[in-house]
Amino acid sequence: MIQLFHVSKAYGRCQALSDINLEIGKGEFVLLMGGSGAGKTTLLKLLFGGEQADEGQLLIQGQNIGKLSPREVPLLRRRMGIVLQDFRLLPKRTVYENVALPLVVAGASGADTRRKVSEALRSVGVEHKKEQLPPSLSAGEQQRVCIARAIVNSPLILLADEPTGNLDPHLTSEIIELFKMINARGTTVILATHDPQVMKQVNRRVVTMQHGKLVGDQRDGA
Ligand SMILES: Nc1ncnc2c1ncn2[C@@H]1O[C@H](COP(=O)(O)OP(=O)(O)OP(=O)(O)O)[C@@H](O)[C@H]1O
Repeated sequence: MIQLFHVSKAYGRCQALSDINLEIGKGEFVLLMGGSGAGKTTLLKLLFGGEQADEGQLLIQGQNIGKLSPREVPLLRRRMGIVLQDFRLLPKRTVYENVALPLVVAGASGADTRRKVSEALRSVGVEHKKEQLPPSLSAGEQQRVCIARAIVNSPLILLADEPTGNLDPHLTSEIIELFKMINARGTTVILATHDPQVMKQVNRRVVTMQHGKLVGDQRDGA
């Protein structure tokens, strides 16, 4: 599903990623662990086409995504859902409108959009909030809406960058259960975090990064 061969990326003099080799199979749940500056966000950005690698090859379903033209990037992103720490919901659009956005952009019909948005909101437990604006929701609810937005297009791959970074331990636990449920339905999940609570709860493959290098790859939890 995802293959990285000798991938490197620098920002000026900062070597954010050095010679990364990694293969992730369909349906896996992979935790990307590592301290601040380890390169986790950079790796996720390469996967969703937010940055380009300087060297090496990145394949998703056999397609080399290292050399996509700007027009091809949106097509790549339709196969992915992305969840970030800081939500990035549109504050003046309702929950429903926020979740519908990826479908509207992809040109889905009205009926299809309504059905998929309701299904996504229901599966993360916030369907009753659909007419509200994001700022009126709690942090945990906002992150649920982000997850609904990320899965509304039935992505093959769900990428998450510190999705529980703004949440207390109880909410963290609830959000991690949602990722596990989404993974159990067949979506490949790659979740970057430095939080040991998340690692303990997920208990799956852990890829560890340090100073831009891959320094550990442990299958099926610690
Ligand atoms: N746009 C940028 N310009 C310059 N340097 C950058 C840029 N983005 C990241 N870096 C540097 O690349 C290195 C890796 O950063 P990255 O954000 O990938 O790490 P991270 O593991 O996600 O860390 P954190 O958990 O703090 O977000 C860091 O040293 C960072 O300062």
